[in-house]
Amino acid sequence: MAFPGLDPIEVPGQEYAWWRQIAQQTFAAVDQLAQFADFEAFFADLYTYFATAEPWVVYADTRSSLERWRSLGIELGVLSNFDSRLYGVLQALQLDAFFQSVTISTEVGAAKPSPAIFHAALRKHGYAAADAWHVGDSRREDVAGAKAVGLRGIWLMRSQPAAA
Ligand SMILES: O=C(O)COP(=O)(O)O
Repeated sequence: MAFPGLDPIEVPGQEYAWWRQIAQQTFAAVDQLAQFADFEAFFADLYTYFATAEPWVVYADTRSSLERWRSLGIELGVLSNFDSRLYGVLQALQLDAFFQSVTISTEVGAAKPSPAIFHAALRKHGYAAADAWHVGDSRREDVAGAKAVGLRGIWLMRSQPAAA
């Protein structure tokens, strides 16, 4: 998700509207919109819920990997096509302290695989693309996007969902 050229002050509202449309279309596609007495209230609650730790599950190997990389002195950054709620989610999950930077597509105005978001993240660390790795679960957005700007792109292919 990205809104190129949008005044930053308007980003949170546009993020909300973008997800609201997705939710509405999804329920409409399976003929379930009518079940909501108040879809707007439902969606407001849903949006808020996903800004908390509760619906998210951290993979069992995530924290230990982050700790290991931190102990090796590796700088870490988050590069995401999610939205501004990510800051609060990382805090709520107590993951924020691992990362020196957080780069979100809606703030950059470009989403992965656009080169612009990779360059924005690299600038925060002061590294050349050749000196950085990008790990992600999407072959197109993460691996191909990273490689296109000269980063090493690593595909994290999970075969199992995270245990709740
Ligand atoms: O799926 C999303 O909404 C975002 O995914 P990402 O953080 O890997 O970019």
